[in-house]
Amino acid sequence: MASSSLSSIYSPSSSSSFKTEVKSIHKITSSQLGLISLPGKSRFHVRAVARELSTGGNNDVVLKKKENIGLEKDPKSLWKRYVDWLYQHKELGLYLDISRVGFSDEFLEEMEPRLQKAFKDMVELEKGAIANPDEGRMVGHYWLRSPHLAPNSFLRLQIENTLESVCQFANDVVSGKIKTPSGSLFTQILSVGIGGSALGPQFVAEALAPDNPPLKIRFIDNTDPAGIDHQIAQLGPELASTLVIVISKSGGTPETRNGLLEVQKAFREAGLEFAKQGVAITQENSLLDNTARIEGWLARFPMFDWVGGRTSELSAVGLLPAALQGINIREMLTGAALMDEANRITVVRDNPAALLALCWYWATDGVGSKDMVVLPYKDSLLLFSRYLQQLVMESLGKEFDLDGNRVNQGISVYGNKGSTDQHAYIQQLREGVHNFFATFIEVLRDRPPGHDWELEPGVTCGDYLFGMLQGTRSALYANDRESITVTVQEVTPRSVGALVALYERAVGIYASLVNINAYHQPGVEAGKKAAGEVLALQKRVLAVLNEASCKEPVEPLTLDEIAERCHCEEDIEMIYKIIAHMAANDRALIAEGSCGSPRSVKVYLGECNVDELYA
Ligand SMILES: O=P(O)(O)OC[C@H]1O[C@H](O)[C@H](O)[C@@H](O)[C@@H]1O
Repeated sequence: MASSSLSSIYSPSSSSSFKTEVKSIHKITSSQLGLISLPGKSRFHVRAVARELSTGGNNDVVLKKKENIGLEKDPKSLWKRYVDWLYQHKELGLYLDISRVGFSDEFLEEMEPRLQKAFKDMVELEKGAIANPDEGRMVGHYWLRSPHLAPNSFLRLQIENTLESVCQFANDVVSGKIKTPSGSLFTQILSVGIGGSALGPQFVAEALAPDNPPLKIRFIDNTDPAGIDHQIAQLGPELASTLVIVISKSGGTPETRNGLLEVQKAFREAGLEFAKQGVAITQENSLLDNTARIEGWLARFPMFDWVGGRTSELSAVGLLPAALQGINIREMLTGAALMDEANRITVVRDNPAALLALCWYWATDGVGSKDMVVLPYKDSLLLFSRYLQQLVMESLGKEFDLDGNRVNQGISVYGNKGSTDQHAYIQQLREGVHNFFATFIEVLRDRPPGHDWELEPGVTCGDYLFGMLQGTRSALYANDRESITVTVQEVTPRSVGALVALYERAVGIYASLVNINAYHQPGVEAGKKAAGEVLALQKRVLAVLNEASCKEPVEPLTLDEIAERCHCEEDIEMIYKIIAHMAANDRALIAEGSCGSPRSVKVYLGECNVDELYA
């Protein structure tokens, strides 16, 4: 089967040596493979053939696509394609237009059984199968908006009770039943969390918070001291009326822990009692949960084992901050539940998530060969692409498939908003390297009713935005750049909930199509582990410097001497970087030389700690 599709592209004589050539390359890595060109073969062909060899022919559909390249340009046929494929969800007021993606009927036919398999996988997942085999976990974010689907009544009650307590707590804070220690209303939220414990709440705050929310929200989502100082400085005296929500599923993420420690220090310095203003959202019995319980924080809400960080927006993680900003969270849940229902339909053209996944597969050749550029034409949806970046890339960016083959899957996501980006990088999208497909997010309602006016005869400000979107879509297509358009009537809690659910499911379906586990993130651990090793090395460097700096007279050390005394000569570059970082922060003195010429550097500490020598 594999060779028949190949032979239609390559002559039989050249095909076998080409295959061998590609196969030997593929042994290096797939990502390197994408960068290598073979004489007379495009990069796509190299990748596709290699993929076919490594997937036993599963990529035939992709190869066939390339046989009849070229997008439909005839206006009448294009209009027919538009009408034939336009998906509409009436109740949600949501449309999906995939007419500007050039998939063929043959492709659809070949994908059908794979999509049916993906639907079955989703059914199993919703029933509570271990959908994350590596971590032995169920994946249940769909139950959050339809608790009756939870596989047992214990989980159902957990979801319902948590939702109830989130609503209750938010009402009590907003109404003033729960007050600050000084008896005033809470006016600010400081959310401390990172990754899935920040991106959803940030997206939703930007999209839906009213102009004058009952509580305004700020975020600490990094371990950047200057960033943290900035947030705290911006709060100023309002720190006294700030509700600090610390969000971490694991309860042990270093950046979040550091943010918490920094905020607690600010509270101490302001003479405030943190526990009375602190709220934790985390898994039961995590480090954060235990800290919050022992210190008697104002409230704790659970994160469930079976909800991943990047799909946690509709758990307490996203719902509590949203409710405190006056956003109707039940409407968000309704939007997501309606979208989930639509995505359970097993007729592909009636299932919006399947249509998206199908288009992603087509556009990226099922191997991530093109990037997803997300362009919402609405300022309030600015953070959607950032939110999707984690959802898509952390879910799909995997080295191995479920059978253990090295596949290096993924789809890169980026984008900010239109028409702003038109004045930044659309030039390259239209005319430059063809390595992307676009997703336009269109919002039909420009302004609340009664506020519009014509800034020139017959034309409003919103008409310009509309024109920019349509113009860009057409201009890209005219140059063979494919695009998807998702249209919503308005940015409301319901449509935002629906968008979240749409993309969550599209990612799940796509993961099934390419046979990967979308629900773990083993690659993230490598960076975390390496960061831990750097900090451990820094402690050794400090101990060595301390000993030399306690001598009389002080003994400045070269980098080689430090490395030797740390017994890690192979880490000298990292030691140099540690010294340069400490010197820039006034924690080490350079006696001779400068950081610009590492070999000349001699270092000692400004203060020696004799106690530490004997510790
Ligand atoms: O919520 P937390 O446990 O603090 O995790 C925050 C983030 O950390 C990690 O690095 C994971 O890759 C993300 O998926 C997660 O959202």
